[in-house]
Amino acid sequence: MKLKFTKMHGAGNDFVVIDAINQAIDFTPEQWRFLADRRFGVGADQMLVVERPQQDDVDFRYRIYNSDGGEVEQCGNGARAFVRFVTEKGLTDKRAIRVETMSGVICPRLEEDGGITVDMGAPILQPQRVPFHANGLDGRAEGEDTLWPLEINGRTLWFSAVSMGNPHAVQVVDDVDAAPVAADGPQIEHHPRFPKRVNAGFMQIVDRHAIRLRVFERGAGETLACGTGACAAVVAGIRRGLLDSPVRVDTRGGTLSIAWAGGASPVLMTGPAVSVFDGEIEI
Ligand SMILES: N[C@@H](CCC[C@H](N)C(=O)O)C(=O)O
Repeated sequence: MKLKFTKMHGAGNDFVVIDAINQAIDFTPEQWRFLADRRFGVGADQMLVVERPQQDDVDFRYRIYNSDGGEVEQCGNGARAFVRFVTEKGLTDKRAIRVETMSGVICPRLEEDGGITVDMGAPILQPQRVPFHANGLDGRAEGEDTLWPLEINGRTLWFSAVSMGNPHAVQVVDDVDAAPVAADGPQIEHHPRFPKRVNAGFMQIVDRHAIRLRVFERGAGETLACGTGACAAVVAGIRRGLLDSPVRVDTRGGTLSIAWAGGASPVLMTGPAVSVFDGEIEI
């Protein structure tokens, strides 16, 4: 078939976005990997699929595939791209949209100034729900705070386990430019304590309202930005007493703003979403 798509990015985290309302798709993991391939396909960190909702009280269903072909629960930068896409393609004229994802309903909003804010829902902090095998670590139980040790490449790293619908392991580093993201990222991603693998965040604290962040993403490798990674890092920093909301998050591809009032309040993420080009590919 000839697939119509739009190439987009949010702070350099890039996507192939597909309207599956007006074209029927049913791809294998191999086909997703082909689309993501930067040499033989279109090239993207994730593929985003816009579908009709399955529930009554929502406007769309939004599905996410990593470049390794696996479907995942959530994508923050993708949520903003999703809003830009459904607006630009005339699929809705609402400014506040309710969207069904694999990990629940999220509520993005197109602001008057053209920016996009996403209510990403409340973070999940119980290790078992991240999901993370915490049993036996220091004798701490579910719900206890907050730092966990992990043996990586012969060193003990201390990290926060946070789920934004998808799993994150966040550590604080002195200098994000010097952090061993390429060496440690795959080891953290595949550590046996994470039964569904994990996104590995490396956060440098700049001041109480600013961090620098790199994320080695599950199923995609290091990306220029990770929206849920930014949410998870800010939640971890606030929980550890290092940050106060709102927090500016500088990534290698751009800047996000993250606000969180703590506890069960939702995490609010604001940032860019850009359409690059429309295309068609035989698949
Ligand atoms: N880039 C995304 C996250 C995409 C999914 C992630 N790699 C996972 O497997 O959970 C974002 O902006 O949040």
